[in-house]
Amino acid sequence: MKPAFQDLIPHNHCFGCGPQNSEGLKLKSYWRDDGSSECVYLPQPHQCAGPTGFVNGGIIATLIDCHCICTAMAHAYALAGREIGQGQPIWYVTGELNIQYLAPTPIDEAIKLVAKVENVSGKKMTLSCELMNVTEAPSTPYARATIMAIQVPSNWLKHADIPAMCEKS
Ligand SMILES: CCCCCCCC/C=C\CCCCCCCC(=O)SCCNC(=O)CCNC(=O)[C@H](O)C(C)(C)COP(=O)(O)OP(=O)(O)OC[C@H]1O[C@@H](n2cnc3c(N)ncnc32)[C@H](O)[C@@H]1OP(=O)(O)O
Repeated sequence: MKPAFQDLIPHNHCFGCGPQNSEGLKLKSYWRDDGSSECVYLPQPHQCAGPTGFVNGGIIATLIDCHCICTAMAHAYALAGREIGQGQPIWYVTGELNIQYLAPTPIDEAIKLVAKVENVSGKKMTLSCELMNVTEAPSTPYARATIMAIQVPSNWLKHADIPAMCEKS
């Protein structure tokens, strides 16, 4: 299996997807044969909503956000004809995140996110994403989202770091 996008994207302390964030969710995303991308995640009991059996909506938003933004970066590297992380870094941020929460997401089983790049126009990339049962059983997804990813310059990070408080030895 090829490495996850997140294991190739450099300098990533993101709470949702950064391998360098010891307190983070460390989600991992991969291409699928049909050109979409997927991420399987096992929610943790403390990530619950009010009732203990369901996943908190903010956690769901973070999973969708990170899976889609990493997919945007992976897609942009592919468009540039480069392996992820090779050469001048390609960075995207979230400009817009629109989520429909369609059904409570169970906390005690693995879940799957599937994202697709819908459109690329200049610096803007639109993606769609569904959050569903890991078996992809033909049922209503738990959530559906659209994201606008916006490319920022590769020197953006120079202004974006403080000492890495989230890195624990
Ligand atoms: C904050 C840290 C992020 C670091 C990422 C880089 C390092 C990567 C490292 C490791 C991988 C990590 C992976 C992270 C994954 C998680 C992602 C997140 O959580 S990101 C955090 C949340 N998002 C923000 O904090 C953005 C805050 N917003 C901004 O900084 C600006 O508003 C920005 C850059 C989004 C746009 O700035 P402008 O408006 O000056 O840029 P203009 O060049 O004018 O716009 C480009 C196009 O985008 C449209 N646009 C701008 N903002 C939009 C928006 N909010 N919605 C829709 N379109 C928008 C504009 O209309 C323009 O469109 P036209 O080219 O004219 O067609």
